[in-house]
Amino acid sequence: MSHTQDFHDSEFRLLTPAEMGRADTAAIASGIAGTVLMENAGAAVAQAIMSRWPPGRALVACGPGNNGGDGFVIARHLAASGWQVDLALAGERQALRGDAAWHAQQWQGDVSPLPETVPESVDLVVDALFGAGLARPLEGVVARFVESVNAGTAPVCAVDMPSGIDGATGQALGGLAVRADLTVTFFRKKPGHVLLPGRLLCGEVAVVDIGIPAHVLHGLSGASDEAGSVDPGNLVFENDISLWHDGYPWPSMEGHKYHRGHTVVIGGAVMAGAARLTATAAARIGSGLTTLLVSQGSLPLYASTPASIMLQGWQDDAGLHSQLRDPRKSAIAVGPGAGVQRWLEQLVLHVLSLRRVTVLDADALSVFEKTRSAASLSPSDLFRAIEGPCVLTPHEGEFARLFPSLAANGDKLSKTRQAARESGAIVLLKGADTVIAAPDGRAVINTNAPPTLATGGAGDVLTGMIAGLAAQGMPVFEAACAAAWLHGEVARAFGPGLIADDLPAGLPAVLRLIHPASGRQGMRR
Ligand SMILES: NC(=O)C1=CN([C@@H]2O[C@H](COP(=O)(O)OP(=O)(O)OC[C@H]3O[C@@H](n4cnc5c(N)ncnc54)[C@H](OP(=O)(O)O)[C@@H]3O)[C@@H](O)[C@H]2O)[C@@H](O)CC1
Ligand SMILES: [K+]
Repeated sequence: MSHTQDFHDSEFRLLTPAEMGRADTAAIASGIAGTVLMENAGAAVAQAIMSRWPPGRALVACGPGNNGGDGFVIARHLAASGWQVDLALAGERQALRGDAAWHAQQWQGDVSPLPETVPESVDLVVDALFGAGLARPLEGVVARFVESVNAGTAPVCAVDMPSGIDGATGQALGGLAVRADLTVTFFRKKPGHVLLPGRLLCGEVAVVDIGIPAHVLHGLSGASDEAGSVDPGNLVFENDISLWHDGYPWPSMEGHKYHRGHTVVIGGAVMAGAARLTATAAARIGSGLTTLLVSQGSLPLYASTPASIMLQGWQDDAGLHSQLRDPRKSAIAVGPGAGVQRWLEQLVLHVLSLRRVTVLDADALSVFEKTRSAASLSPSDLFRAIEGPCVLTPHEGEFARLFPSLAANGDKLSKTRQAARESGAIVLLKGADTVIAAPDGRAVINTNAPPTLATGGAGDVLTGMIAGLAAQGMPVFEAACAAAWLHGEVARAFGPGLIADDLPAGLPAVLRLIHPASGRQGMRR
């Protein structure tokens, strides 16, 4: 996703509800009637339902806006295909406006008020209560109805977004939202489909075409210049190979081990395993040379370091600095197993002053916590020192130490983007929905991490993968995205019983699958 490539119309682009509204307006301006978009949307949802469930009794719950309008279209199509349809409306029929009012007129069946509970005989609930226009928490009859839907056994198809989920953030406004089995959304996914808890409440997500032309994607986000091109910095994507495949540093025949980069991992004096995992991952992902630098006294701890990694000891700061001096050492990773101590603050500042690619993780982040001690440096000292390409890879706890004011409130996407802007670094906030954000606003959400990745040392491996890719010249943002995706994919391929040591070992099999010779440019699951 470099600035020179155009990813505006990527199928992995995510649109906020506001951007989707602009896409809708642009499509209508280009000559497609709003009633037609709504007809296409409802027909596509009905089709998705009919391809998954046999005809039965459907309860279509419609809200007061256009999400409800889609519900009227769905009801009409299901009824025409032999379903027994009960349509319930939250609100007054006369209060419907615009396209929703028009489609409500096309519905020949009864309209009843929204019940508080779902009747037992219902085979499927269609949730057309609220989509992009959800503005506040669910309450009253709607809240009781949603509780009954979630407590019941009938499968649920949500229209656009499970009602209660904010499409921009994936958060359940007020803590209550529909739990769906299938969510059918239009044109492109929204962040709420991939961020937690939204992703889990969506069930399967199907994206359907409703006739919005792809060219509208070029004018949706951020500030346009006179030529009409939009700053790609504002775009958000779901992580996929297609976003970074072209920049992936596959070894070439003209290559030389120095062209393949040199990653340096600085290890600590207690937890030797962490930095060993980082170094092994850097080597496995293709770093031509990998050096593990540790204090002379802790060398014995590192005795079982793989032979392909150069293990070197340093006597004192001057010795360490001189070992970092060679500019061919193209990426430096600090933090895993380093130990939260004063010397680490100074070491991080020194490493940053070299302006090589720097990946800071674990203790190299925690050591800058403001309240650690009166004498210690603070996050702002760290951010001031970041002038070259740098990636910070916090988990939620480390994020809170570095960005206390952001951690307390705000959704994961916005707070990661804000953290990248404040720090001047690429910030990769780990989790089942890892968000990677650049200071210019670009953001990618990773969705392939299985729960088995929550295991000791997995983060150390990720750090090594990012450093190892960036050492080979891959742009750092792409390197972070590629590493997060590969990390998830290796864990998925491995399955249950995963330990962190399996991750570097499992990389070759996944790399073979995505190698250009395999002909794969992207993966949709
Ligand atoms: N964009 C497109 O291209 C296309 C969009 N389409 C469809 O349109 C949907 C968006 O429609 P939308 O903008 O009318 O919003 P929607 O979700 O129906 O809700 C708005 C209404 O709900 C109300 N309300 C909100 N929260 C509430 C609460 N907690 N409790 C009670 N009320 C609440 C709110 O009231 P207000 O805040 O105004 O008082 C307003 O009346 C989108 O999701 C998709 O399904 C398709 O037809 C195809 C093309
Ligand atoms: K909905």
